[in-house]
Amino acid sequence: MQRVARLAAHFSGGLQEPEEGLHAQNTSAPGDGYNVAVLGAAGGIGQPLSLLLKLSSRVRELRLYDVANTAGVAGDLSHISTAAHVTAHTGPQQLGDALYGAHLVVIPAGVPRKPGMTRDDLFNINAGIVRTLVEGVARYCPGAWLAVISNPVNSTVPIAAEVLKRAGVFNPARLFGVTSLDVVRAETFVAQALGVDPAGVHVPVIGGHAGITILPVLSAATPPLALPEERQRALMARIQDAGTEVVQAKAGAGSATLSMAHAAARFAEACLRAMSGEAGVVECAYVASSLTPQPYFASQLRLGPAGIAEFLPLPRLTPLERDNYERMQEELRTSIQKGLDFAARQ
Ligand SMILES: NC(=O)c1ccc[n+]([C@@H]2O[C@H](COP(=O)([O-])OP(=O)(O)OC[C@H]3O[C@@H](n4cnc5c(N)ncnc54)[C@H](O)[C@@H]3O)[C@@H](O)[C@H]2O)c1
Ligand SMILES: O=C(O)C[C@H](O)C(=O)O
Repeated sequence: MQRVARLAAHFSGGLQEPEEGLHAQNTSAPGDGYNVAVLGAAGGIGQPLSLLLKLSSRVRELRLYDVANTAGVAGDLSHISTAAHVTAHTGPQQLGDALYGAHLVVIPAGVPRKPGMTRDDLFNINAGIVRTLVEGVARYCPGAWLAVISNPVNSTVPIAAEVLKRAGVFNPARLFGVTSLDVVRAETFVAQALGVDPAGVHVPVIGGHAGITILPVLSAATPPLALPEERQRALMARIQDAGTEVVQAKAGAGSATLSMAHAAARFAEACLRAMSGEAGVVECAYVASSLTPQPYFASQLRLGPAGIAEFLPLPRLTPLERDNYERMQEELRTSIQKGLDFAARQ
């Protein structure tokens, strides 16, 4: 609580530039692990994600934040015999404690889809949740890497960027929309088509994280995949609709949680590996980008100690992929603009 007391005046001071000391507090790279905060930690994704992070040797402190039920999740996880120290933070008064000194913040807070809904149908609730939480990030850990899971990712990431810009702490190299689940699904389904172990399969997925904005570049898969065009179309559609497949199977009980927790933990681990100086860390994520006409775009990124170190060039697209790329543009543009308009109204 001391940390919050120290920061209370700052927190109540509105959208001010963070104090110099706060700005500097989370830029060091410790040798004994990193502080990771999960916002929405008691939810369907938050719980298994927190479990996987508790198992990571790279995590020093695991801060679990939610609006309810955080103590139980933290108490449960804290009995696991790994080094990561777990703390619970419940409600806005304790957000500062969860975030202060965090190196990586992962946000799965927000409502999930029910059958018949699009991800964009979640905008009205989740946009405000993400905005408020990112305001906390701007205040308490402005140098942290930030990974946004909450849907609609195509809009929530631009919202997060605008909040950080307004606070004067936006670092485009450290803001990510998590699209790893699309990559995980593509690897799984391509491995099934090839009849091989998914562990050796790599598929870049570019664009965004909704419907046709999810573009798995099957022509760049390794090992190479030679399928007739009709089967390629079907595989692309399966990957693009995989979230809906889970929503329908759960029949009102939510959307993907376990596979998402795995995908987010994989992405978080990649961030921590890059932070610690490991070379050759490449992941796909939805980020501020100048690779295409859209200001936000998911593509392959090489991560380094300071965040995005390099945008890998977009893979060469086949006519089928190029057609999907052209068709996604309007939806992506609209979703991004919706996020920007929301942020501008605040
Ligand atoms: N990016 C992706 O690939 C991907 C994949 C799956 C789900 N999602 C999205 O992740 C989000 C969460 O899904 P879920 O299944 O975990 O939902 P859930 O309802 O099970 O959990 C959400 C959690 O967020 C918490 N929460 C709500 N408002 C909050 C706030 N203001 N501050 C902190 N916590 C808050 C809730 O208390 C709950 O514990 C949804 O928006 C879903 O669409 C994204
Ligand atoms: O489909 C959803 O609503 C959740 C998530 O975006 C997913 O791809 O599983």
